[in-house]
Amino acid sequence: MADQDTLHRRGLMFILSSPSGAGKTTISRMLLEADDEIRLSVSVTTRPKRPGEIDGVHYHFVDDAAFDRMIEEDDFYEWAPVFGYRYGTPKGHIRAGLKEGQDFLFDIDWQGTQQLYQKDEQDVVRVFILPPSLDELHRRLKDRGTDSKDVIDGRMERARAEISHWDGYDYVVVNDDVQVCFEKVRSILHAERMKRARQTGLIGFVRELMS
Ligand SMILES: Nc1ncnc2c1ncn2[C@@H]1O[C@H](COP(=O)(O)OP(=O)(O)OP(=O)(O)O)[C@@H](O)[C@H]1O
Ligand SMILES: Nc1nc2c(ncn2[C@@H]2O[C@H](COP(=O)(O)O)[C@@H](O)[C@H]2O)c(=O)[nH]1
Repeated sequence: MADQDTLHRRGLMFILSSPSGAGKTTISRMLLEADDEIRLSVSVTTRPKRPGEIDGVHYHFVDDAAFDRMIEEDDFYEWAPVFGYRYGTPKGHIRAGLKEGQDFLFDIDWQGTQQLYQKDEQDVVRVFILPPSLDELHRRLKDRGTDSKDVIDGRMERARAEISHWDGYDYVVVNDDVQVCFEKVRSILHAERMKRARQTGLIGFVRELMS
């Protein structure tokens, strides 16, 4: 008889979005460390590398010409301009991976979220992270120490516009205490994995159970 813990299921596309600085990268890294079944979809970007970022791990850093080539060759699942640079999700092995039960984590903005949802509604889980306040958001961007004052001002100017997309998400979580926020996000992931439609091994299991 099949083991209930190992029933086959489809993978999911777990999206975390937020205004810049609210903490989605922090929560993503905690999730990747805690959970072996989810893999980061590494985006391609034309923005320069920040200190500590590694090419191929945090992003694939490319120039404008390489990004243009990828668009022409239809290599992106989605792409969008964000803060003056371009960011995109390479198609890679996502579709095949989902079929085999691999989950993917996306740290992308609302534009990319809409595109992925339009392409693959059934596999997408959309989570929006809110900061506890705009003052705290500003403090986090400053304390992160990775961006100039001009860049931080630009991101703060965009924050309200980003937040206005909160209602395009399935779940909204406030990131006040990082550990509490992480646990909430992790619970969402665990519950979504149990959705009947994702558990493709259920039909056979139940049939066997009742025979
Ligand atoms: N709950 C929290 N309390 C205090 N600081 C936090 C919390 N969550 C994240 N931070 C800090 O806030 C800063 C911004 O977090 P992070 O880089 O994860 O944001 P982000 O949403 O991914 O931003 P971006 O979109 O610019 O990449 C980091 O220095 C991080 O350590
Ligand atoms: N639509 C997409 N948005 C993306 C992608 N990768 C990252 N992002 C978003 O860009 C901003 C800025 O990120 P940063 O690392 O420069 O601070 C943030 O909102 C990310 O979520 C992508 O592939 N597609």
